[in-house]
Amino acid sequence: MITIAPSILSADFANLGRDVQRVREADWLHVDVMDGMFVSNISIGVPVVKSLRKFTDQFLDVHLMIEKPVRYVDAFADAGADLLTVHLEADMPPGIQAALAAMERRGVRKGIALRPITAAEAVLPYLDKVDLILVMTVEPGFGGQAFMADQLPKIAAIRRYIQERNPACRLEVDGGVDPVTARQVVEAGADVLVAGSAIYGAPDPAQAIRALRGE
Ligand SMILES: O=C(CO)[C@@H](O)[C@H](O)COP(=O)(O)O
Repeated sequence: MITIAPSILSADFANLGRDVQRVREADWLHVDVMDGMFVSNISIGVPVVKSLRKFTDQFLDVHLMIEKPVRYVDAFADAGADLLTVHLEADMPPGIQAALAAMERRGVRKGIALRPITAAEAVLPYLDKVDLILVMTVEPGFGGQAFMADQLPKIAAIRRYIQERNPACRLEVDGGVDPVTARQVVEAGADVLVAGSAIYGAPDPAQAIRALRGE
């Protein structure tokens, strides 16, 4: 079962409600939070997640591209996030463990993300504790970048680890996902696909979601 998570980073923020409605047939909504430090872009934060929670029943998949994310777990849990994903590069291991423990306490699903430079093995200390692993197939920070095919072996390696150690864990891929690259990442083992430009740049976002599912 492939889950599609439209990235609202590619939506029109002046018409966010309308753009969320346009992707209502997607299972999840992917929310990119950027602090201008962990990545060079600044996007949206807690108040937007809170407004989205009132507006939609879609699963809110919140990708934290922020330094020391443990500081914000409670705020995003209060805002209504269903899943919080933190980058392994965003803090030292005790800080990442603390963020995961805070999510556990708050009953929020737990994700870890890897920049393209980070090796597959980096997930191993966390694999039994998380609900999702996110492999970035672009440098985090901006939508509309080209898919990095050199990440495919990493996706396949992480899929093998998941099968061996935590088969319920989801494997999400984000960056440059379109109907062609979607097939490649699903073949490598991904089961959650994030897409911004391929959905919001399409004349019919609902049709674009179906195309990503391979329908
Ligand atoms: O997290 C990010 C970028 O940092 C992504 O979620 C992008 O927003 C995906 O956009 P496309 O590559 O699909 O245009």
